[in-house]
Amino acid sequence: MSTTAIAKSTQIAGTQLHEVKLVSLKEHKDSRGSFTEIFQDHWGTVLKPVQWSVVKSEANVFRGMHYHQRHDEYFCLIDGHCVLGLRDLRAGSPTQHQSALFELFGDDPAALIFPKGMLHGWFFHTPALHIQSVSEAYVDYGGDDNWRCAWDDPELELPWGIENPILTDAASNAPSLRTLVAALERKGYM
Ligand SMILES: Cc1cn([C@H]2C[C@H](O)[C@@H](COP(=O)(O)OP(=O)(O)O[C@H]3O[C@H](C)C(=O)[C@H](O)[C@H]3O)O2)c(=O)[nH]c1=O
Repeated sequence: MSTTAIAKSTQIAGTQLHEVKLVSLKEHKDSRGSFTEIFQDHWGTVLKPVQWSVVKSEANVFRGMHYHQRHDEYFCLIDGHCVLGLRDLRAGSPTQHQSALFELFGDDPAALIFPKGMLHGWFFHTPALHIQSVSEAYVDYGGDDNWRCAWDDPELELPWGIENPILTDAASNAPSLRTLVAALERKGYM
């Protein structure tokens, strides 16, 4: 009997970044459907959630690259197929200036939890639904702690394997990684 192997949500490039955790989730299926726990405080991750959001994306959409000095984040793909890139900018981190790329599938649910000071962005190969959480509310960080850089800057060292994604104007006009780092250094963040 042929069985279609489920694609695995996993890290596909880069290094194991300090304090970043990919938690594989257990989907409990029965004749009615399934039940999946998506977050537990006892996992011991950096996240103390303050806000949860549901995000729908069309195929070929790229969201990011974003950077926050003050809050940690959570990402869990519920439906679809995406790649998620991180780059550690944190002063003093053992993995500063290192990157990691993850490939996530809704059929193999997993939660990616990463600390403040981590550049992040995600690309959706298919129409997708994901859950996102942050440790500071958007109303508090959106105005002064929502930094950006260009998603395709080669100095990010993220082998996205994509071309011409759908971007917002802000994402299309985001500065280079070097320009962002210089701005963060001027703020004393790095
Ligand atoms: C983030 C956020 C957005 N919005 C509104 C603001 C816009 O009208 C719309 C889309 O927001 P935005 O273009 O910022 O969404 P993303 O490009 O996915 O970016 C967001 O998610 C990435 C990962 C980030 O790290 C950003 O900080 C965060 O802005 O939703 C809200 O009402 N509440 C929110 O918490």
